[in-house]
Amino acid sequence: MKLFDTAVDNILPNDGVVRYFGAVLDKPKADNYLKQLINTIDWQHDEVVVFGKKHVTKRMVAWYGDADFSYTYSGTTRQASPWIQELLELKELVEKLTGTTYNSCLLNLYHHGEEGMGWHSDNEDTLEPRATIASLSLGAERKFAFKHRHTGETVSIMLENGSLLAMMNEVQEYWLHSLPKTKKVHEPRVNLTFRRFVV
Ligand SMILES: O=C(O)CCC(=O)C(=O)O
Ligand SMILES: [Fe+2]
Repeated sequence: MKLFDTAVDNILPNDGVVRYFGAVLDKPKADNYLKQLINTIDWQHDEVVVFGKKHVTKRMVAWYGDADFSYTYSGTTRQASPWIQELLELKELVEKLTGTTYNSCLLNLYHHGEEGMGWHSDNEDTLEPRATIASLSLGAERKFAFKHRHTGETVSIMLENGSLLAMMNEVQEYWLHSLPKTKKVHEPRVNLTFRRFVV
């Protein structure tokens, strides 16, 4: 398994591009956004279906976007909330760095290391195919992993506080990704994924 911890143009060997920018916010700024977002976002528990059974996650989520998108996954329909100032600032920064514009953002709050996200890809029909997904991380440093659908090859990266990662081109078709759980992390992490919805 390859493990990266510095800025790299593409951490994947083939079948898509994942660019790690490293920290794009300094620690005081990242810590401040983390605190603001934990307090002001309208966090909800997520629902996921595993082997046909509905589960409520401990991890919390929120959706923000340009218009009142409704978005269905795992049998639940959610409505996007209108942008707030902090999210608009972060969206502008991420748009500048990735050279793409985004019309929505999914936020995840992991209270500690024992909350994570299982293997999946972000390839719902409601997303523009092959559009860049930009992932900004605030708070606790966590490992993020990719696994190739056909070869099983894995690649991991540590996502530091204030860091940006962009998933581009055909990544979602060939690779799954996950945020593995760990007993070693006791601090919260907020992740923002800026996305392009089909409108
Ligand atoms: O928390 C993360 O870094 C990943 C989140 C993710 O994969 C998703 O929201 O689809
Ligand atoms: Fe994802």
